[in-house]
Amino acid sequence: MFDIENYFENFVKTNKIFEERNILRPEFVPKILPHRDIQIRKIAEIVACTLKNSKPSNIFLFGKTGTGKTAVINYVKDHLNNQCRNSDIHEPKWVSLNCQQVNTGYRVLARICNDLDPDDPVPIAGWPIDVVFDKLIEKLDTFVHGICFIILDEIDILVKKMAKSHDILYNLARINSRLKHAKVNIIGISNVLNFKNALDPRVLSSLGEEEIVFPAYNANELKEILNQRANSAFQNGALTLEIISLCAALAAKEHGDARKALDLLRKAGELAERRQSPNITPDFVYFAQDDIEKDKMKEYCESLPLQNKTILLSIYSMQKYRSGNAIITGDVYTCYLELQKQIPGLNKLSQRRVSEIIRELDLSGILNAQIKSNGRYGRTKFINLNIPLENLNTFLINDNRLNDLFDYRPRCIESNTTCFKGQKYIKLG
Ligand SMILES: Nc1ncnc2c1ncn2[C@@H]1O[C@H](COP(=O)(O)OP(=O)(O)OP(=O)(O)O)[C@@H](O)[C@H]1O
Repeated sequence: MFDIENYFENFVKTNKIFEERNILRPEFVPKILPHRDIQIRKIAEIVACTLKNSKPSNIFLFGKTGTGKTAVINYVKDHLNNQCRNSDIHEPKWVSLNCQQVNTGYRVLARICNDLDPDDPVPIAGWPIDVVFDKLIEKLDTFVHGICFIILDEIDILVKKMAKSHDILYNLARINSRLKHAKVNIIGISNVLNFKNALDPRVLSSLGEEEIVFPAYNANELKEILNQRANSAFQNGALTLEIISLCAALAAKEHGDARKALDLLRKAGELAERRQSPNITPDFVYFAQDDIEKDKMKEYCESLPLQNKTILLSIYSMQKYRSGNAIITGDVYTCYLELQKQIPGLNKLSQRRVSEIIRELDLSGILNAQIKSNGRYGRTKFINLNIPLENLNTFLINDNRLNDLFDYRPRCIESNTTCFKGQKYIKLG
């Protein structure tokens, strides 16, 4: 039996890993941000005119995830606010929202209104858009004395989702001409480097007055970032430089993501702590990497639309009951049609759309769809899940709509229209 008392007692006695683990969490804002001098300087130069009560240019920040965009903005914000306080100037108002969560133009406007004046909320739907706009103008002039910075994180999602968002963004960027006292500055943030190409030129010219790119960090830069945080996060002797280099190298291999590097280091520390190890060894880093991958896949699967989940489940069922044999797009579609009929309210997709979704799933890394030539039978896409079946089961099981289908044995497995018998290809009739 697990001796819980002994475990806790030992944990207190032997815990020599963390000094302050929160320093490794994403919400922690470090006092210095190595390798982001150029970006900090550019943004500081643009927003400095706030101190003379003038409106700065709107800014676009581009860079892949974990390249320090939010950290740099928060860093500049804290310093600008401090300077305003010291110089007796109205502190700017900052409204920050993530367009993944606040994902329509209407909601963006309503959210800004409600941040400015929570006591008189605008409903999250239902008003005509021009009424919400008028309300926003009224709130800005009432509650903002000076500049209001509006940060739209993941702005690309807003634009991609709704063509109408272009108009709302355009009007938001031009709102200053209708304001009496307040001035609005927009900071758009995007992880998609070529997002500008998708923007209406009118919106681009008013929102993208200044553009700043955040390049990915390389392994040496990540090492320095980790080192700076690790010094105060860990106890003496808990880790060596070798561990920091390993975390930096693994994160740099992906796309130079500082968040990933920090997560890896923190998770490796937590695993070492749970095992009551005196220090972090490379094995803990590799275990942490597996854990992070698993969490990422879980989050991805849970956020998929029902159609995509059903297609994944089709691949799961085929792989489960056709052990060892290859699966091709046609198999998946046949199985998908069987499952789709059993999910109330789910409409039937065409084979072409299912193929597109398989391609999207392939890009996410959850499966591998490889095109192979079959001589005179043409080219076929072979599909393999990249994660163990039992993992996919736990990622999808929370969706009640699919609950009864995990043990479903597809009828097409037995049918003679099955595309493969063993590894031998039989052409579909
Ligand atoms: N130069 C740096 N020095 C220290 N820490 C950094 C640096 N750059 C990023 N970080 C840390 O990495 C984590 C991720 O950074 P941040 O949230 O700013 O990335 P981001 O580019 O905004 O990512 P996303 O687009 O996913 O929101 C945070 O914990 C942040 O403090």
